[in-house]
Amino acid sequence: MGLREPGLCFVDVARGELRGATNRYVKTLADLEGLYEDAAAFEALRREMGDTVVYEVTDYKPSDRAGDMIIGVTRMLPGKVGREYFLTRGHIHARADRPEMYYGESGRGLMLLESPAGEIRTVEIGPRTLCYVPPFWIHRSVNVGTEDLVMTFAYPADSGQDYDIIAKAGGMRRRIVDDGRGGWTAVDNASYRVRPAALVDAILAQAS
Ligand SMILES: O=P(O)(O)OC[C@H]1O[C@H](O)[C@H](O)[C@@H](O)[C@@H]1O
Ligand SMILES: [Fe+2]
Repeated sequence: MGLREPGLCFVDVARGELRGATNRYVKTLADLEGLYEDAAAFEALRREMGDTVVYEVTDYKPSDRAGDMIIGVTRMLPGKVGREYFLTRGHIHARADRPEMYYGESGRGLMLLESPAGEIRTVEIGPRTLCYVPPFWIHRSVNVGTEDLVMTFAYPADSGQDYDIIAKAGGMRRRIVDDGRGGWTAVDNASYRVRPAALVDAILAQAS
């Protein structure tokens, strides 16, 4: 492979986007059907703002080759479906041994992480917080604030995203909800099904 040219992008924190990005990906509220616990609250909100872009990713992707890197910005609207804070769909990397980093630019959020065996971690992200998502952890961002959550991220270019792992388990093991005092708390997801041990082992055995 020949040498690449250096890249230069600008993180527009106020607009929550990467200027100079090569890709843009948006999700409307309607795209997130089935992710929230309160289906009736989701339906009501969908009638009101189903077409609203609730999160947007702009990124700079020089290639998708091993050893290369994708850098970008995520912007998430604040809000709740019932008591549950707005979230991203969430995924594990298709090459599960790939890590990621998130850097808080503005707003108040958290990274919700789940190991294949169902252990949960939450990492609060505010301005200047750098969050390391280790290999093999399912991850989803949650906006627990009242303003847009803007984060810069970077991850290996050949990581890929696997969304099925969450769908097949009935969601992530915990949900991030309003604690009634303006903060958040994590509660059990009643629909969650623990992964079979053989599947957990197969995921953790991945290395490439
Ligand atoms: O892919 P989702 O779970 O919808 O999350 C949206 C985005 O979140 C982060 O910013 C990741 O770095 C992106 O690669 C991802 O696409
Ligand atoms: Fe990721």
